[in-house]
Amino acid sequence: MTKKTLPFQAEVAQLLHLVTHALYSNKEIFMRELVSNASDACDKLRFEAISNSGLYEDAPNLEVRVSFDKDAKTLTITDNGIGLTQQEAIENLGTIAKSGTKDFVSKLSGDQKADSQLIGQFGVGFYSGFIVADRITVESRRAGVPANEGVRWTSDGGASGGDAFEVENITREQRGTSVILHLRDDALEYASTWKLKSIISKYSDHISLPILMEKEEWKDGELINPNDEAGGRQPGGMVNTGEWEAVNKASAIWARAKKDISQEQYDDFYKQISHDFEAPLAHTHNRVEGSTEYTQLLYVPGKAPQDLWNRDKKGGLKLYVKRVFIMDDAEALLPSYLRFVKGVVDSADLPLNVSRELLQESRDVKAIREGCTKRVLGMLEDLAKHNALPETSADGVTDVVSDEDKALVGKYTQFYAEFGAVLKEGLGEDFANRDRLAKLLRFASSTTDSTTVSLADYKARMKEGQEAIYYITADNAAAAKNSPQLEVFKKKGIEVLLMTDRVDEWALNYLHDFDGTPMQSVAKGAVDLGKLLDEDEKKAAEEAAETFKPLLAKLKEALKDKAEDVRVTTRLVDSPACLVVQDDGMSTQLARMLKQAGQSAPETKPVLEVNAEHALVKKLEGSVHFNDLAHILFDQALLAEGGLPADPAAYVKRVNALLV
Ligand SMILES: Nc1ncnc2c1ncn2[C@@H]1O[C@H](COP(=O)(O)OP(=O)(O)OP(=O)(O)O)[C@@H](O)[C@H]1O
Repeated sequence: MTKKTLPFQAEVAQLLHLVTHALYSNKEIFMRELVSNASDACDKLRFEAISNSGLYEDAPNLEVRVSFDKDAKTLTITDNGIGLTQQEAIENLGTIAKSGTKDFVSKLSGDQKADSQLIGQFGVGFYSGFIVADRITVESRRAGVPANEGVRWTSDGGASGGDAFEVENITREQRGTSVILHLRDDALEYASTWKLKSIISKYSDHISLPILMEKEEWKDGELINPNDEAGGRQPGGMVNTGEWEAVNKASAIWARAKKDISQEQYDDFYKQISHDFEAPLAHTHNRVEGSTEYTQLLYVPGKAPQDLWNRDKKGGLKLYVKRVFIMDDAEALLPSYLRFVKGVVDSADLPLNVSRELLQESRDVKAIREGCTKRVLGMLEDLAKHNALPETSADGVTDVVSDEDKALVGKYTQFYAEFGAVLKEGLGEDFANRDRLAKLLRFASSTTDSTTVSLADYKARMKEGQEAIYYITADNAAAAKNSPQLEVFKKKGIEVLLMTDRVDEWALNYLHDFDGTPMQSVAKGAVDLGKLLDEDEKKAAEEAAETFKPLLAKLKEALKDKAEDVRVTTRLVDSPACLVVQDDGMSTQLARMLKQAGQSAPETKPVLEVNAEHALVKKLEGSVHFNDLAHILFDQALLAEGGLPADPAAYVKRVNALLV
């Protein structure tokens, strides 16, 4: 068959541009990506061969070979894995299959610095070869197909302006794939055994296949003058012995003993599986024995990926069964609210041919899922515990803190800023761990701007006689902080938690109390400050309710289409009115969010509460503009909490009529 020239998918062309321009400072990752692809290809072969052992042909030992040719300026990575057909080469090496990466590339900002940081989250895979190569040739033959059905794929990565690659048919006896990098002049340092060995051991020690390189040994130069041993010799050099040796440890990191693994090795492994350039915040590594046996190595990343909010996003755990790779993104291994966790689970019990469907039903998987969840929560609790340095006690004693613990200071704050909102989903999703999760939550409050207040902190600061944990939900921190509903709480010096994550409303439906103290929205139900109000205030409120009865009845009549009820309140100090919902009602905030998201929300009418002390309310009685004022009062209360009057034009007209 003749050569075909085919265009790259548009996103690939963009990605290639980024790879060659933005990843320059991190050149050596190309090796990690290509060795990882080679290892994946071997894993795939091993997996397919479970049901078709003929695929091994006459080469059952899976391996990766790395070689270079200094004169030809090439570096070649060869595997004897599954290989590619011509069609697969066209599809897999000309497009971006992963939707996350594709979306990401189409959103590139053009700011190379920002883009290169982002790209770490996705991994550039095969295309990273173009960081060091100005041309890549891939030669491959799929396992099980005849030798004359091999393929050669070649491209200069769009350097010639074509954004295209060529494919042609070749004969290749050997099963698997060779990726031949034609090194750029400024990347010739990679044509060195020493350099390659050091990169391979940095990134690929855990790859369970042997990565082989040709053994070199020192050879003295030829004697030019046999009488002059010292000066009459040509310079010596390293020469290939023709023997291949493994240059990686070839043992899965998670299968090794903790004491044999350095922090750096743990971090490197994380970077490899997550494509993150930064080290993780924490990891946990355990062998679990008992009725279900497995090893877990789990990491909490330091930064949230762009698609964190996509609840369909697959989990970040790789599943292995007895060191054989089974699948990426095994979502059954952790609940969805922990989808940010990366790592590996290696089970000793699951069958090798386990499918995603089977995973959902397996009892072993259920046990693994519970075990992993507990471990992750434990890791987070540990970060939370060490987030701040211990305070000096009144008698001047401060606990001595180890360097290890010092390194953890501030990490939970970092974690929470990135993943706190996802963690809250757990309140509704994971009933068994709700109490542990509640302890991990952090909020801003009316007295603390940063999102650092735990429910336990809040409880410890509660006023004498305070019977509930008060909170307010709003679209943003400013709206929450300035809400009229907080007025009486401010006056009384009672702290109120400010909840501004979209998920808060929903999540709090599942958290009725913390440690025996009820959670109470300040915008729900009649405000009952109970013992916090003094007798005079209570009496004044009761009297006001009595004297205002006729006015309330008139207001109720005027606003009968808008308000469920109208009553006098003690919760306001400076504002004339506010809206609240009945105790069991859906908050106006949640109803608004649902509508914005195009979902149906029950049409519940709020209760209008008025401040009997306010001049505007006092003026209502006897005003000739009673009806207009009543509507303005209602619409302003709606505006104050971030809502919009149902008929904004009518509102403006009413206000203007009073202004002129
Ligand atoms: N050595 C190889 N042998 C067989 N197929 C390969 C090889 N290298 C790459 N491929 C194919 O090309 C595809 C694209 O590779 P690429 O590295 O760009 O992405 P990926 O491996 O799917 O994703 P990631 O690198 O993010 O894990 C792979 O999914 C695989 O199908």
